[in-house]
Amino acid sequence: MCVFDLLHSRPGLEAAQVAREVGASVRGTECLLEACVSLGLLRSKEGRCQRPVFENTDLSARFLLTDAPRSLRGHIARCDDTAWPLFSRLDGAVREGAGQRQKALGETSGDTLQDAFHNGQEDKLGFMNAMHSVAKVTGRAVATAFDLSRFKTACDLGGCTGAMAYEFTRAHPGFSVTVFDLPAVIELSERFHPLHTDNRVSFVAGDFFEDELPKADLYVLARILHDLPEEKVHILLSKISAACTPGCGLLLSEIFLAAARGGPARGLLQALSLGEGRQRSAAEYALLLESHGFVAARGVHTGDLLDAMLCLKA
Ligand SMILES: C[S@@+](CC[C@H](N)C(=O)[O-])C[C@H]1O[C@@H](n2cnc3c(N)ncnc32)[C@H](O)[C@@H]1O
Repeated sequence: MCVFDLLHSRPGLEAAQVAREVGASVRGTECLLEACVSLGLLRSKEGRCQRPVFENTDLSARFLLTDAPRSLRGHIARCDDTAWPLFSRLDGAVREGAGQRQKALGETSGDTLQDAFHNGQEDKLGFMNAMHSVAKVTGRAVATAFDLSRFKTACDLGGCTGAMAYEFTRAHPGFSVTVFDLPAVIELSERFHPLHTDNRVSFVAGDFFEDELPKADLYVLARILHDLPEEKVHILLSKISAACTPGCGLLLSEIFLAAARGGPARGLLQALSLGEGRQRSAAEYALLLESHGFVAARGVHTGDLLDAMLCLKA
């Protein structure tokens, strides 16, 4: 409804004015604005006629405006379309121990991406927008989690719109990144490139299960493994391991669960959607990587939405 955009351009509106501008009922708008105040997304104070007036807080200004550099609107819109219907079938997911995509969303493959890509351009862009917004928010924390000065070239496998790749080149001068993703994604990725593109970021279309991986000193795998069934995790890691010469790096970025699976909530809630993959702790990821010939795995909780782990090919 773009309430935050409206209050950004015209701070200090009353509920009735907001309702008029967004074409909604006064009663409903009042309830919405009050709920947003309770969540810390809006501030209210007494206006001229002793009626409350509303304005954005720093939190909503940073993450909820359409054009904010770190806007999470793409992610939120996707959650609205997919996570919300999935969680409305939580009892089914828990009873069956299986994902509910088909029942909740009418999807057939059980694969988030495949289904998004069968549903036409709007759904493809919705998926990419969601990936893009989170990568823009968290990319810098991932890119700066380690000293990467020993590497000159990176390949971001499943790098989608390139949002993370641009954060890597911004953070590391002299570093170039190839974004490798499926042809249908690479085809649309141009729409997401920053205004001033960086020729150190390039895009290659391919399938990381089928095609040869671009050569690089460092492979990046962000938000890929948690979504894959166990056998595909091993196929992909074997492939990356075979492409690496000794000393090459693999930088993994996921939510790392605490050792006793006591958090963080966003990782455990992601697990509760019971997709094909699974959520792991940093120790579990380190073991997985070691089983494919990677050593010296070091995990870092970045304090942002995604954590990071760097390891080297033995
Ligand atoms: C969950 S998204 C993560 C995007 C990005 N790494 C990030 O963290 O923002 C998964 C990405 O992997 C890509 N992908 C899935 N299967 C792939 C395959 N077989 N080959 C190449 N890319 C693939 C998808 O197109 C999508 O962009």
